[in-house]
Amino acid sequence: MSPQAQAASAPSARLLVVDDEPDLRTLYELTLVREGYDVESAGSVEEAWLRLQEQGPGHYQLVITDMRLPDGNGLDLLRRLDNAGRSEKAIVITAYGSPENAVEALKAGAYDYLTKPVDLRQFRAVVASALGRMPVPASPARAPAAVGAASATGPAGMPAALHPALRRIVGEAPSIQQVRGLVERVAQSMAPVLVCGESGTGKELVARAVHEVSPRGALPFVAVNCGAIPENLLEAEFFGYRKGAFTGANEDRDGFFQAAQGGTLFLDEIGDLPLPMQSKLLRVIQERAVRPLGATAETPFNVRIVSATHKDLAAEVQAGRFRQDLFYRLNVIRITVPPLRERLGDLPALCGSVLQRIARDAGVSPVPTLAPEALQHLVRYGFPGNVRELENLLHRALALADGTRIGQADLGLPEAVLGDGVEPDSNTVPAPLQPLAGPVRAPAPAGGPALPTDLAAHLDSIERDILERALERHRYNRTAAGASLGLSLRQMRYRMARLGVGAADNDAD
Ligand SMILES: Nc1ncnc2c1ncn2[C@@H]1O[C@H](COP(=O)(O)OP(=O)(O)OP(=O)(O)O)[C@@H](O)[C@H]1O
Repeated sequence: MSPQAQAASAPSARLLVVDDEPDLRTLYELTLVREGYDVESAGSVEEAWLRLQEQGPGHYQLVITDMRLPDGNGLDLLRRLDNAGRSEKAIVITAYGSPENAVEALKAGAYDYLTKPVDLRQFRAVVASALGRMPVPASPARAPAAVGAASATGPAGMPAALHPALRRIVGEAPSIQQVRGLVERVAQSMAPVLVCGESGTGKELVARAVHEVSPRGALPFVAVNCGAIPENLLEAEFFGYRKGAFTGANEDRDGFFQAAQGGTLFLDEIGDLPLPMQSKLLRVIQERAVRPLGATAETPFNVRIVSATHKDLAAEVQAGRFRQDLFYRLNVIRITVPPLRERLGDLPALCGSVLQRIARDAGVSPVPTLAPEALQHLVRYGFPGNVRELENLLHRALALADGTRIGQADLGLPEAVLGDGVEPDSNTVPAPLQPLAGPVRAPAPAGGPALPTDLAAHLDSIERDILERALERHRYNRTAAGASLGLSLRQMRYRMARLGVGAADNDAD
């Protein structure tokens, strides 16, 4: 249904247009009145503020303001609304070629921005989206003031009632508290979020938290790994297609945008998107409508974009591999997830939470524990693969452990890959441990065969090979194969499940 048709069936919304150019004001008013909205207008910050005060909260559902006004700018109006605790949404119209202003507007709590000269189709779509005239979650609240990386100092401690999605981001390092604080603050706005950080640091966990904490939480969260889709399929996957659009298109299919309708689209590894697709994505995001391959009409969507990358996108822009305008669109609010080696103080809590999850998934009880010397050992490791590597390591250690206590030897971390320890720093040293001498460092280059770049994956592949050979030798009898390796059936089952090793179910369990 077009926003116009929807507007006709929904109660009329009241809008305030703020612009000092009479011609533009008339153009906006006419466009909006034709869509079925009640429109009032003002020519300055003071005049607009006067009207907003006179009419009181709730009278206008949306304020559309030009950035540059004779007595101030659109952001002044946004700040006044915010300071007064008013819930009107705002759309800011900025001059062409001033992405910084647009970013500022979104950080100040604007629902969205439009660039001059305003494309009226886009104008109508953004207004409809702000007013919930397309499938939308329960009315998103206004973002609090000063949302944004620049002002993101994070709360001093965890709020008393922490959302479950935030509780899943384990850790008390100041940098992690800051991440949680930022997630909580940006969740309420529509502004795009870019999550940056090394591989395995928890970027997707953070993206999911942004979604779950937001008013869209009950609607779809669609995660897309941009680097994993073949280039020739990107358009069909993102925008969908109609039956007959190309050979093999036997039925209509929705793309990611349609699938995420009303919710959040998580674009993981956005830096891997080829340039031609970047242009198409930018256009679709700006117009808030997609045209599936083979379709004649565009479908409006209401989707929040959260993207993630392990790359330095600004450097990618400099190198000409990433479009600057798309970068500005996506990088409105940046959340940086620190590498694990910079928050080793969180290791005990992370290990505890990971072990609990592993035990729950595998139906193991009681929850395995980590011996203090094993923890001390972990502190000396650099974790190039971050929290994901820690998970893999604990998975394997549990499989190797005799019983549910994980000792140092079960970790399978040879001295060669360990540093001497960590610097005595309260952020990096786990509380129960004594600081060790010297900084964490990469292993010294040694002679002999090349060291694996991902130790956990390397050891997993060795273990998988051993299990498969033992199973083959014992005609896929898990009890016998396990016994030949000194493992109980339970341990054998656990390892096979973890490594995805299959076996015919022919042994007497
Ligand atoms: N702070 C944390 N608390 C608990 N679990 C975490 C934390 N950070 C990461 N994890 C876990 O580590 C694993 C990797 O996290 P995630 O997939 O979010 O990382 P990523 O940065 O998106 O990785 P990649 O860059 O490879 O896509 C997940 O299982 C996640 O639940």
